[in-house]
Amino acid sequence: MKSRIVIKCGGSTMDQLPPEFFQTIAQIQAKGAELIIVHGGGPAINARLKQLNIEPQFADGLRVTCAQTIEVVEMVLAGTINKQLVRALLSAGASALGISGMDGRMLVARQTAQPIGLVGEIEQVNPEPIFHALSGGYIPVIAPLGLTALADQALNLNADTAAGAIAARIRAEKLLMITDVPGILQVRNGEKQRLAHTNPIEIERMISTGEIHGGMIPKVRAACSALGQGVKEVVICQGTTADLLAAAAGNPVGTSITAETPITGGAKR
Ligand SMILES: Nc1ncnc2c1ncn2[C@@H]1O[C@H](COP(=O)(O)OP(=O)(O)O)[C@@H](O)[C@H]1O
Ligand SMILES: CC(=O)N[C@@H](CCC(=O)OP(=O)(O)O)C(=O)O
Repeated sequence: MKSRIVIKCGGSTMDQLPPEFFQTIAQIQAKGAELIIVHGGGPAINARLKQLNIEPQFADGLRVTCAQTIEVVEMVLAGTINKQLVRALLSAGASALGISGMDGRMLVARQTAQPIGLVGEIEQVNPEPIFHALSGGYIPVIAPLGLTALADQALNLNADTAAGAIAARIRAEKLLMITDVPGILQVRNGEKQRLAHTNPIEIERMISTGEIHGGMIPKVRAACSALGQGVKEVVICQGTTADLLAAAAGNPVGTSITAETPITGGAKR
């Protein structure tokens, strides 16, 4: 069976991903892996909102999304960022097809109970649009937007959560989260060091002590949820060629999160 990998590209990395990143993705696709990209775009949404004199607002890491904001979110995620990634992939020689979670009713969501407007919690992932793209030889490039089941209202979704839910639903063996740090960092002997391997129990402890905070929280929560639903490994790393190739080959890179605790200090594979 082909290896199936979901790659989440964080909004924090969007302007920094070099052509080699996309060329490496094209190489991995050419070797026969099934790749699915889910992208964020938080910083680009903030910049566009500021141009419109709207101050971005967040509650627990989620964007407070009013009717005017969802229009900007849709425009930036499904438009600007999605097409920027598709163009970069095509230029690198990969076959890519840009869609949003609304297309084909892929991501069905309900409005979150928190009073933060048009933000969704995923209720159901319909994988058919993804499978159609994969069987046509395309990398689906997915913007994190959902639709409500009854009213077809567009909802803003956190991209980490969307990537985790998709990885679980399509039984991806691996979820790769590309971000702007080399992995989960922990202060040891006064220095920030990358954790080579961790697990959901240790992650909960690090959230409670504040060692994991901000944008890393939705990432690790999505990782733990995906592991609980059958994804074997989640890797948090940067988008260098070396990182990407190592992760695709199953070699240690960034922070590897698996459900079980390693017996020794190294990553268990
Ligand atoms: N323990 C930690 N290790 C690494 N990064 C952390 C940690 N806790 C919080 N962070 C923050 O999480 C950020 C990554 O999340 P975020 O900015 O949302 O990225 P993305 O746009 O890639 O999803 C890092 O830049 C860092 O500031
Ligand atoms: C509900 C919610 O907060 N949605 C996010 C969607 C983009 C995202 O998650 O982008 P990153 O990868 O940069 O974090 C937002 O509006 O910013």
